[in-house]
Amino acid sequence: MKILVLNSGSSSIKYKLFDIYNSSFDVLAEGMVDRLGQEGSVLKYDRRVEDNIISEKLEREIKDHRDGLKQISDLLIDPKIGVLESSEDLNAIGHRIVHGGEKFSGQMVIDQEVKNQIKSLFDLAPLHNPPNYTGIEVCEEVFPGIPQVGVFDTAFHQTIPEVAYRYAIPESWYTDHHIRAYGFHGTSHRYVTEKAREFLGNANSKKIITLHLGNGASMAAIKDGQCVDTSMGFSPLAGLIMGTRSGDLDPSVPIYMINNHNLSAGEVDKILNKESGLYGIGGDSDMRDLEQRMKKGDKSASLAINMYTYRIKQYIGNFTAIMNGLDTLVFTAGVGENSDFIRKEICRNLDYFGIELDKNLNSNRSEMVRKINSENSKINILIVPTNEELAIAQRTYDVLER
Ligand SMILES: Nc1ncnc2c1ncn2[C@@H]1O[C@H](COP(=O)(O)OP(=O)(O)O)[C@@H](O)[C@H]1O
Ligand SMILES: CC(=O)OP(=O)(O)O
Ligand SMILES: [Mg+2]
Repeated sequence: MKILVLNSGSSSIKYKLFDIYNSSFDVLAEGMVDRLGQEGSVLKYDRRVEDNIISEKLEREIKDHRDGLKQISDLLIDPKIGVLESSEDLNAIGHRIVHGGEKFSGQMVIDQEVKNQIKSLFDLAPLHNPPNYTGIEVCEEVFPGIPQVGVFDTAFHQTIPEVAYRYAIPESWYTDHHIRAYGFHGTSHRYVTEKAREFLGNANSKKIITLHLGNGASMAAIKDGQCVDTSMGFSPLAGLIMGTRSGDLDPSVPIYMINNHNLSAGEVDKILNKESGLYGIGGDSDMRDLEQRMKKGDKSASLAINMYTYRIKQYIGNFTAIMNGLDTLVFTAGVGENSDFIRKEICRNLDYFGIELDKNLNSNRSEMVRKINSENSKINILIVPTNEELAIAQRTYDVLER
């Protein structure tokens, strides 16, 4: 059985094509579009030919998510370098869907009702639901008749208790308008939790904090394998400071800017989602660029990074308190997996909590699940590479088998 997975993030499109045989998920092709919509956008395409991986980096102008998704789909069925014989040589497509509201979480076959719901939530996840929807439309054109499954980012957060997911606003806002915290990146938080618990054993991983630090970033508190709280809320704008998103903010700030500084609600929305966060403070949204500038003494890059790690420390304290303890910290996603510098800044001066990194282990590079805490550390500190695409393929397979 062949399943194509599409993961449209805010700054990238990632894709993987799996061949499933005897419950093993083999990758036939994978890649991503990086720096989407910017100059120098690149489409990466790795394909398996017998036992070899052939990598291509196709430098082309990729205007937007639609363009990127179309180019990926066309590449997969290309007569020369494609890995599919035709558009019928595919059993299903699994999509990462960020927001399903109160109506949909978990995973399900995408029908008109699911599509309508995704569309009705464009305003709540403006960087994600529109490209998720576009992905479905492009696949309907390129792979007509192939079943499509949506795997919602909110699923893993369904175990969060009411005391944590409700906001202190009039009850009717919740009952009539479904205003509550949903949480996102759930597929990733779940995947790295399972890997961490396999690695450490369940007895040593009863109280975990997962840190998904990518362009979008969120943390989750996980007790006995179940999510009990998370930093994102009603939308993926809440919580940590992100590439271009503000994260937590006094709720009067947008109202004040609208009432006093001649901005429309739409402009404020755009600024908080696309022009704030690391970019708003430091002028760059990409952590690699900011780190380079900070190391050269750049003040605004330093401030952006210091605010970013300060906010993460606040949430470590918050989640340790609500779980009444902590035994494991898990780093994942682009920044969490790759930046020893940011991990070091986050763990600095947390010895009160028993958090202590090992300098050498922290700077070793590897694709494996690994421990990076010192021998004296009371807390396990792990790097667990996330694999949202594999988790989505597994969920898609489950839906089809049912
Ligand atoms: N070696 C690295 N050092 C620091 N940051 C990195 C490194 N590699 C990737 N990143 C950062 O990871 C982020 C992208 O993470 P990713 O999880 O792919 O994001 P998303 O899925 O939200 O598009 C970018 O900010 C990028 O700068
Ligand atoms: C929900 C979210 O922020 O996703 P991403 O990190 O892919 O932008
Ligand atoms: Mg992502």
